[in-house]
Amino acid sequence: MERHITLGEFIIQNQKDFPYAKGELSALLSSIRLAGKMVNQEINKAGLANIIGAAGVENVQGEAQQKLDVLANDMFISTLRKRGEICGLASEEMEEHIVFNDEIHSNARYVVLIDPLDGSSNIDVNVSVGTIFSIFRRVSEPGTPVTLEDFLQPGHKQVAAGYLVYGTSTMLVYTTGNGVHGFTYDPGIGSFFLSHPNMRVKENGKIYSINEGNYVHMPEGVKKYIKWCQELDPATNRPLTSRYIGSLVADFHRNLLKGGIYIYPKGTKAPKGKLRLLYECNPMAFLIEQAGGKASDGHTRIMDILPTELHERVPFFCGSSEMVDQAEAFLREYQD
Ligand SMILES: O=P(O)(O)OC[C@H]1O[C@](O)(COP(=O)(O)O)[C@@H](O)[C@@H]1O
Ligand SMILES: [Mg+2]
Ligand SMILES: [Mg+2]
Repeated sequence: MERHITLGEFIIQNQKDFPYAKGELSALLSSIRLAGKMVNQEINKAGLANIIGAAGVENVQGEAQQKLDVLANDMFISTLRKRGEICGLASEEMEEHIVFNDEIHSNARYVVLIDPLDGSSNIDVNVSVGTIFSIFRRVSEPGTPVTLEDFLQPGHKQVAAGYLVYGTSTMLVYTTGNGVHGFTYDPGIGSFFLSHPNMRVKENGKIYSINEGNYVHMPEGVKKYIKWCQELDPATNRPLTSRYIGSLVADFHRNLLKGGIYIYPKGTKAPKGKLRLLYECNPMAFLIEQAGGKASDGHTRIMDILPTELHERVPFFCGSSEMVDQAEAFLREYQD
């Protein structure tokens, strides 16, 4: 029986897609795979290993950092620092970017942005969480220290992006601009195997995903779109089904597989929305577009937004293209 191809084999086989490839991006993806395995191992025994609960400090977002946020952040940084593929890293859990300026790193050509633990509010309650990553080629000269400009690039400049979802099974899903591919972790063998090649999202789906608890704070156009989703009209599959896990990675993954839309709008409580452009929205936008879907801030394509700050937030509309078009139409109608 033909066995599934491993992530490592797939990365090497697909290196040929990049005529200029020297293997650094492949090695970098392998480093992310390793760090993902290490975080996965900790998450699986979180309750036992006394790594649930708050770490007692706040991050740059003003959120109480969870112990696993800190642990995952440390594991990704130490793994990527041990290898020479990147010259800098930025993370949700750190105010400033890190410059890797020693000999093995200063000539590296890539920078990484990570959300080391996505869905932090779900860690303690055994609900799926994840890790999100975005990779750019530096704009500064190799051999010089990376600068903030190396991170503040528009999403369409990403060379790779992906996520790990630590759920009923652990998966790594990524793109390098040649489709979206999903790999399932086999803990018995300790390897990721190709289980979802060339993932495509439906043009139109039956699931809408939004925290309706924020309804009173939402723009009129979003309120009207939610009401539209809930109306009875079999001809347009309505009412749609509401699903909201509260972990972006898990809600995104479900919608990618089944079709649907995820929305985190701006609101009176969060004037620019909640999600961060650089290490949440950009990587998910790259993935959903590569899978045939769409991602915007309600008006502008996410990957065309020029970032100005490391931790800036944007409203996020992401998923099946016809559903995002529909939601955007409501925003235009109510001039939101
Ligand atoms: O609880 P809310 O306001 O609905 O927010 C949930 C959203 O916030 C997040 O938890 C933010 O990500 P972090 O957990 O990485 O901070 C998303 O994963 C999720 O979609
Ligand atoms: Mg997050
Ligand atoms: Mg996070």
